[in-house]
Amino acid sequence: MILSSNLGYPRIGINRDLKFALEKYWKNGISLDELQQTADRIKTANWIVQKDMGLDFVPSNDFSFYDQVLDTTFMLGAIPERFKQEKDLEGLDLYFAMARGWHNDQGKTIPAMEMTKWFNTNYHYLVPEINANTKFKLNPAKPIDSYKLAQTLNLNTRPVIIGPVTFLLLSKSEDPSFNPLNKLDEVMDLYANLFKRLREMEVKWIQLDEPFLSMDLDGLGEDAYQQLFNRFNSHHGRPKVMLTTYFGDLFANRDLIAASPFEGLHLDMTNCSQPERVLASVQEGQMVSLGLIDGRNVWKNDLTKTLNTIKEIYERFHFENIVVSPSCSMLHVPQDLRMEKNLPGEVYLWLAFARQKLEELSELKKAGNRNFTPTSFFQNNQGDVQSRREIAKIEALQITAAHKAVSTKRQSSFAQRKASQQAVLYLPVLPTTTIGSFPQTSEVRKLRSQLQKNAISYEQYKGELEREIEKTIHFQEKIGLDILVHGEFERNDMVQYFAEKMDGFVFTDNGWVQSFGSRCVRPPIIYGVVSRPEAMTVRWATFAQSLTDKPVKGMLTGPVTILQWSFVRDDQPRSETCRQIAFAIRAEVQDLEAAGIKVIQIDEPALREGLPLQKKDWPAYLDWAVECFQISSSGVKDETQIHTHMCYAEFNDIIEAIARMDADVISIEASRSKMELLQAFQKFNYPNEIGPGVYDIHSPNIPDVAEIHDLIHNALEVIPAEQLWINPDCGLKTRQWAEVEPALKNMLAAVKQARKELAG
Ligand SMILES: Nc1nc2c(c(=O)[nH]1)N[C@@H](CNc1ccc(C(=O)N[C@@H](CCC(=O)N[C@@H](CCC(=O)N[C@@H](CCC(=O)O)C(=O)O)C(=O)O)C(=O)O)cc1)CN2
Ligand code: MET
Ligand SMILES: [Zn+2]
Repeated sequence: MILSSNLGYPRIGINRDLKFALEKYWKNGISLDELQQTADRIKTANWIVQKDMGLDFVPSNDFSFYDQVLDTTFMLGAIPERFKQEKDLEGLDLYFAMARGWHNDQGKTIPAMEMTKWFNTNYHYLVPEINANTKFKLNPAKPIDSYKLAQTLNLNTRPVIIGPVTFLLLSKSEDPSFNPLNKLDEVMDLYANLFKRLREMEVKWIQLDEPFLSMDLDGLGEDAYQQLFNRFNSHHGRPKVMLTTYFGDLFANRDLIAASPFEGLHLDMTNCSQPERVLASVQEGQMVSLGLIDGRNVWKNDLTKTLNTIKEIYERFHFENIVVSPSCSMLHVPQDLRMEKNLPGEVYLWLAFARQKLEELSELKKAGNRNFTPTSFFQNNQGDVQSRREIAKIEALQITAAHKAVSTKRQSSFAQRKASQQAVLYLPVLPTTTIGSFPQTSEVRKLRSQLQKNAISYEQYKGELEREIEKTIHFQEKIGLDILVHGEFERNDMVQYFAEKMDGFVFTDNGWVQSFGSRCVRPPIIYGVVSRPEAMTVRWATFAQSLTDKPVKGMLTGPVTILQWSFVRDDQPRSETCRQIAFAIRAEVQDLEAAGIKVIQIDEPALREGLPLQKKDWPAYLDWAVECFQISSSGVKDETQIHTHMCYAEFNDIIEAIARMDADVISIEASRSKMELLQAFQKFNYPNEIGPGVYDIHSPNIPDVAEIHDLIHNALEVIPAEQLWINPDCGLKTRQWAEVEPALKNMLAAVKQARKELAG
């Protein structure tokens, strides 16, 4: 039999209902009840769609108010100590405090948990904090309540649970010598209890997410999985378990997986180099789930080809059942293509969002159970897939001349450039700057939405934004920043803005994908050859520069980040698409320089997240990623100072590649980890300049002078003063002016103090 399953559905609501409800709740605009009702409506709507598509396994517990890893932390009762001290914080408010930080009117603050990237996606999770003294306590309400809610729709769902090994491997300890895996036994006791509770409710299957099985594992990791398998060896007292892996290739861990006692195995067929050999590790009687529909991209599946693959596997391995599935949770794709009214007709035909992917699964199942005879749905599908191929072929003929041979190196060494730049910029010790964006207020967004609806003219829009820029420039001058920015008010998003100005991209009206908490992005779709018809940022930058004698930094998004945060064509190597973007950015950098901009920042926050999941694939990626940054940044004079910016990065293992990028200044996120990650730069003797963030912009908390001053001191312990810049962690777009103004003033007060101390 061919069955079908889903691993997780977008949970933000068809019109981003959850986002709006959350943000209102945080502002005390709606009650907890109303928030809960919105959540239940979203869950219910999702279940109804999935039920109607005839899925055999519909997920529950895939909804989250903020993040599924935080949910797991909460379920296990692993609340960090600092949140327990505030006795009144409980329930969902405690949960949100952990996610966003907390403060009261008396000025007491509790910093949020650290946030970082979920594997190689643009989704962020909150890093569990597990220490030797962490006490666990099972709080199974969420999976249980969600299962019960689905039952009211006559649906017996498959709860999604992050597995214990993955949970601990995602965790961090404040004591670097303590490995959270030491808590595995204790945590597995709670899981055993949870499984028992679910079994008592007659839950048949659970989906146990263990994506680390498709990553590189060291001895400890392998050992942990062995322990997991031993512990749950018997199927008594628990539901059946679909051991679920995704994002990476299972090949390296195939022997480990062959020892799994679980009743099912899900593998990501879109990341599987040798499916036959991996499938050979599936045991007699195990239910195999094939992740054939790409849960990370938006292209229509080639159903004819996929049906053939299923047939071959079925005949070759004699599996009793095969479950057809998306490769991973569909959290990472937009919900419903039918909401899109403005996509070019031919491109529309090439796309499938979450709902359309369910339809593909349903058709594959139908065809599979009709002795692998295609349904009528297959005909259109084949036409669409074919038309995409034809157009790509025609294009391929046109682009041979697209890449010019250029030098990817700056003209002189960093030391020489530094001298030339100082002669133009006259920077003090510990120069200060910001990362680019200032608050994207609802007024600014409203202007853009009015422009789109033709309710205001472009001239009006431009005039209003210029007023914002003036206000921002004057504010920065007044508080004494050294390198100013224009504030990025004209940008809906740092990737989408550029994509909209380049050829080769299309955009959605409603293709929202959750990035973290209530924040969403609409990743552009790269379908053709990328090029830049005209300058994209020069007018805003020169306008800002005309208002001040201080240098204004030109702000660009780098090629790797534009690639990484878009849906990318899957019919040519990513490196090729990235190179096309790099040439477009290079031209923009040169135009900015020609227009008199002396400092240019090329943001590459996604360079780290783009790293392949398995180390063997790193060197090849880093080679082309660094080369693309160099293509973008090397076409300028020595005097032009190039900055780059990265957030949420673990730099230890890529510091050599970061150095090869040869940016004059790099700013990084560092405050939540208290400058810990600067050690990588110190160890490597990183030669260029560094601005570690001294203020956590993801939290509404306002850092005080002493706190920032301490962080500057931590930084000075590892980085020489001549190399150190002072800036926030990241852009300020998600903050309000009422938060930004005092925070930046405090930052400058702390710098003033530090400069005095340095002067002795
Ligand atoms: N692509 C991307 N990935 C990223 C980041 C990033 O900046 N971009 N940063 C990190 C994650 N951080 C993020 C930080 C902020 C937001 C964010 O603020 N997103 C906004 C949407 C931004 C946007 O597209 N804005 C549009 C549309 C805004 C909108 O909702 N407009 C209203 C109307 C406006 C109104 O009346 O208020 C509508 O269309 O209904 C605009 O400004 O034009 C949100 O969720 O609210 C997202 C990610 C890592 N990954
Ligand atoms: C996610 S990195 C953001 C960089 C961008 N220049 C900003 O300030 O918003
Ligand atoms: Zn950033």
